[in-house]
Amino acid sequence: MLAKGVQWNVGKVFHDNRLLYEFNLLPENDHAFPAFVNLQQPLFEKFLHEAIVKAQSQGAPIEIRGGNRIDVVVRHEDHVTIDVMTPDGPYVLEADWLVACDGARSPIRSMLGLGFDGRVFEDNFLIADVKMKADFPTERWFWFEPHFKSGDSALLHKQPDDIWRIDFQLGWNVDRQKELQPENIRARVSAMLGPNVDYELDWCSIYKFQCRRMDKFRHGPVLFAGDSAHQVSPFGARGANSGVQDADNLGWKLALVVHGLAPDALLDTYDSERVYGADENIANSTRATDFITPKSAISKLFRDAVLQLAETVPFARTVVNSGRLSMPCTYDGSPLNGPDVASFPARTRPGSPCPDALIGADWLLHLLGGNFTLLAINADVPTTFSAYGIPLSVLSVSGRDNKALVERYLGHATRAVYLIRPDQHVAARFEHFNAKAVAAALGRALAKELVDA
Ligand SMILES: O=C(O)CCc1cccc(O)c1
Repeated sequence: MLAKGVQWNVGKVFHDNRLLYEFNLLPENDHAFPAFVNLQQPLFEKFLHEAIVKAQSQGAPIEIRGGNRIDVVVRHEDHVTIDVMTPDGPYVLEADWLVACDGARSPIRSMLGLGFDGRVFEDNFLIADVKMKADFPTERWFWFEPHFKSGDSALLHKQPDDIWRIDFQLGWNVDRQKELQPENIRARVSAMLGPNVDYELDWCSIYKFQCRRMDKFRHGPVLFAGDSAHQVSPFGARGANSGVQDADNLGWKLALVVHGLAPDALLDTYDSERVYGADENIANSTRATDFITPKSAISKLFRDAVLQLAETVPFARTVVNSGRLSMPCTYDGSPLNGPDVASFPARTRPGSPCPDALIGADWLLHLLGGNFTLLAINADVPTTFSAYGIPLSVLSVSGRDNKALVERYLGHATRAVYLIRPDQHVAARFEHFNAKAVAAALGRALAKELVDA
């Protein structure tokens, strides 16, 4: 995926024909992964499919059934029944769990009569994917009120296979049919790219968007993930990213519950943690959209004043909002979070996604893997440890001469012990290893306390 995707770090923000400022998404070293990988959804799905086929060949009990449509869902207390229609006729399936990843118009959500509430944005955006061998740098360029007059705002960024994605803000009440005429699209694109750039139109569409979410993502044995549970604007790339973050959160929890290693209550924390993540995404997405598409004369006055100031006054640049790029959220306040050491770096407090660091010739996130892990930095820990029937992976590393690791995980401390969840979020951290305290934190991260409370 990394090889196929287009990586970019630098973003430029323009007003009219003036560069207001540029930013770098990855100002710090010691990360295995780039800040941003641009990949079209069909390519992402292709890689997912390949991963599933590989897992199948290794014995994973996964079956992909194409051409199957769910027509009826009946939710029972501890299972679901679904009526499935196929080209060969219907059949009924009974399942302990159903994860609904059926998109923003989720038929499963509708069949269960569940709401999906939030704000509707009336601006229309035109996507024009163009194929060109252009000399533009691989950067994200965003224009407010562009001088080439192809829209109220415009966004340009590169995707794989020499495809460039352009989003033009068209405004309210547009004539969709007229706007989608190739000659009208070409007029906008050519005005933007200039007269000497050769390109082909690859794919075009007009979209409006909403920022909304379901009230709850868990409804008994039915769990909603991705766009079926929440929807945001494209700005900030929070849509697909948050769907992957949902899967990351749900996968390990569901596995532990299915295997009888954690109580059902652990799945309630899928709901609380991912609703928290969705609210952060919706807040960011709504703020960006309000800045890009001011809804009143006073908002526009404010927006334009900020843009004007941003050219010369650095503080105003922090207010300019063309989309804050997606980051995994910190689950502050999660009931799964265990003890903390206040003097350790805030960035790795319980609930945080682990930042990467180079460990010898390898990377920390790679070494952490997908199990509960005890990460010991300059600290004594046993080589094996298990509790509640779960063997922890133990990773003992030295902080000596490792500036990034020390900065991110120790701060001014000389040693630390972290309990890391399978989704690589911090569950708890300690000044030194104590078997009872670690076992208690693991119990908490498994939602055992929620049952006993
Ligand atoms: O750079 C961004 O803010 C995201 C750009 C994006 C992502 C997905 C679709 C789309 O039209 C634009």
